[in-house]
Amino acid sequence: MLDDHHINQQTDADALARAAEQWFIDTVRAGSDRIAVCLTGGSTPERLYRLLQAVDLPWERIHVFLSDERFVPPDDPRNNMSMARRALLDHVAIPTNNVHAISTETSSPEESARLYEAELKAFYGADRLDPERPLFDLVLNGMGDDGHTASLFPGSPALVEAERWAVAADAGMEPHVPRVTLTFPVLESCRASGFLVSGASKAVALDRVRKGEHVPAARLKPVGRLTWFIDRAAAGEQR
Ligand SMILES: O=C1O[C@H](COP(=O)(O)O)[C@@H](O)[C@H](O)[C@H]1O
Repeated sequence: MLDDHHINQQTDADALARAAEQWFIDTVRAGSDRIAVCLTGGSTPERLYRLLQAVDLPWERIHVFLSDERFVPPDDPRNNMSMARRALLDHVAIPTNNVHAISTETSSPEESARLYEAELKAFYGADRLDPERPLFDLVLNGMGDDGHTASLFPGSPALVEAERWAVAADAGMEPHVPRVTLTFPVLESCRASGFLVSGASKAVALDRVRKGEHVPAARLKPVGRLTWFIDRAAAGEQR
């Protein structure tokens, strides 16, 4: 069940991106010496990323990770990090070493997941997540039309993964390419978590989340504050 106090409803996709921009700025500016941000892929966050190009943020202290990746070459337009670079990271003064891509130039998605898990653990400085010390300052989440988040699709064994931090996953919908995804315990280890959900195609899944039905996005229970940025179309108020 999604409580109303977790919802930030805006008129349309532009207003949603602006509301999320302010949340992103406030959360990052409240961070400490090292700020860990987990971005997401897909089409919805692109507007937010473009807005953030012009914002004065302490990029030298910000480390960027990704919730999931499509196992395609780094310059493929379907690659999530490639979108984040084009829309945001190529336009700001972030040190190269602060961008933590999920490599797709390995022998398999399983190998990429293992490498990314090791990178996350090295960054965190421990093999076990401590709820008192979240891994990320901020996690951005998307939701697909089928209710998936990151690459955690309905029916996937990855939904109940409790030990691994990153796993290989099959795609439940377009684009049908193998994926690498962070798991729920890792996505939940954050001070602030925000879903960006825009457009009428998301209305059925969002309604299911609001009713507390079993869709992957509804399972996310961050240790920090959760906000759902939605627009009227996603809320089913516009056709
Ligand atoms: O495939 C993916 O889809 C979801 C949702 O994306 P959207 O295009 O509907 O906004 C996204 O969160 C995920 O990162 C991506 O790999």
